[in-house]
Amino acid sequence: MAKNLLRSTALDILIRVGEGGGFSHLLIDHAIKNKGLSEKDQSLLTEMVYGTIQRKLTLEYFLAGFVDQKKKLSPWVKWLLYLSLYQMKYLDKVPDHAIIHESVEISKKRGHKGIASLVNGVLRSIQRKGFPDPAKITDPTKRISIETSHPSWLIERWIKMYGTKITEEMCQINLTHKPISVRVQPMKLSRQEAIDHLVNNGFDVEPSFFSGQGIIVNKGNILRSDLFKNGFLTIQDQSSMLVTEMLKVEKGMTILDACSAPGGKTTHIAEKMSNVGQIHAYDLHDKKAKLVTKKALELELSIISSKQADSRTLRSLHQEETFDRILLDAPCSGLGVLRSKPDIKYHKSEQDIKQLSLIQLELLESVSSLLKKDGKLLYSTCTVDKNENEKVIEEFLLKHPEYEIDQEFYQELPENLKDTEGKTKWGLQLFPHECNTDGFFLTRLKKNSQ
Ligand SMILES: C[S@@+](CC[C@H](N)C(=O)[O-])C[C@H]1O[C@@H](n2cnc3c(N)ncnc32)[C@H](O)[C@@H]1O
Repeated sequence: MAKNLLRSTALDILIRVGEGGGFSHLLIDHAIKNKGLSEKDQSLLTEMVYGTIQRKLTLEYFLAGFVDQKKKLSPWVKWLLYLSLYQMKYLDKVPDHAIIHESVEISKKRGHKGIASLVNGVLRSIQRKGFPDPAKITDPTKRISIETSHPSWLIERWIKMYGTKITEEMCQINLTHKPISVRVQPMKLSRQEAIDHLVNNGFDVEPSFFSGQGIIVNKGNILRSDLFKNGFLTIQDQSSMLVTEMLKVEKGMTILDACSAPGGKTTHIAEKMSNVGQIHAYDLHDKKAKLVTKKALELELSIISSKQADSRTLRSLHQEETFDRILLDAPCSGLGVLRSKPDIKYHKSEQDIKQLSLIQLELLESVSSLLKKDGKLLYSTCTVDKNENEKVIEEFLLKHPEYEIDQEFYQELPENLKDTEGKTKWGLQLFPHECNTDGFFLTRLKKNSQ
């Protein structure tokens, strides 16, 4: 695809994400499927869109000194300038003069000569005078916010909860690419067989210490490997794999997966049970519950029954003390997955976190009576926030003396995670920078027999 068409496509996606609340990963997937892009163009489009969204606050800061603040720029002009500045500052694939030329051409087509001349003037003057340096900002919250493009309310909140060092490290890693990891289908081949096969086919891979089924892909497009195409591998972050590992399921058990879609962990549970036993999977949305069924069929895992339900009402569907294990992988603010879903950081608010923590507690309350005595309940979220994690558990335990933190959880963690900074008496907060994974919280509760 011609480069200016590719930039126009990137701009369309950015405008929809920025102004209409669309999701970048879905819009990129849609463009890739519909425009028949080459592999090179796919990666450039993804880089331009993700990079511009990831760095939006920094780009706004760069621009602020070069446009008259009283002038209101149309959203598309603003996004075009962000996109152009992102390429000039962070990508070295195209020289600045070519970026400026293409941006001017795009503005002529979308607007008129006046806008083209404004775009030209702003970009040339930044090129001449250089980019402002956010490292010079003296207020630490504002500096981290602008340097790493995270909203200042979030920086303040994280500094209060985890301190400046962790906050800064987390924000920095959120600007980088996360290595892809995959889970091997153990009923089809062993992890070593998969590694050997991939290495023989030119991939650079290594075993994950989070799960005996996990492989980290350092180099190579895994989507093109025959193992992936034939359903031997499932793409999944290592921290998600750890959640299922820590549920400690066994063959023949009866399991509840209360928030299951799209089914990454449900299918992992079924694999760990060698497809022997019963898994009742639920999701609030019917469409999503069907995704779990589809995934189970693809992986030939017959013990999964997936249905739509609000898991806050499961007591009307199941008798008390039915399940050996319960997984509550709760809906959350998603602040641990900002690398793959950068839009989240601009859309979420403290009010959302408050509401989500109430739902999380309601979900825990509702499923708690369904666990057998001596059973185990694993609570997890893909977020980094004490109110959705430690505080939810603390509050739940205050009201439920029949439950306690399962101390064996800590002993059973992989060696490398036993002394991490996020370990507390309420569970384990995995920060994304610690092991280059998603940020996740997980803890295991056990129900006492009396
Ligand atoms: C973090 S995602 C689960 C991811 C899933 N466990 C996996 O590994 O693929 C949370 C899910 O909870 C679902 N959900 C939200 N509220 C719910 C409720 N009240 N009852 C059941 N599911 C709910 C959402 O639709 C979403 O699919």
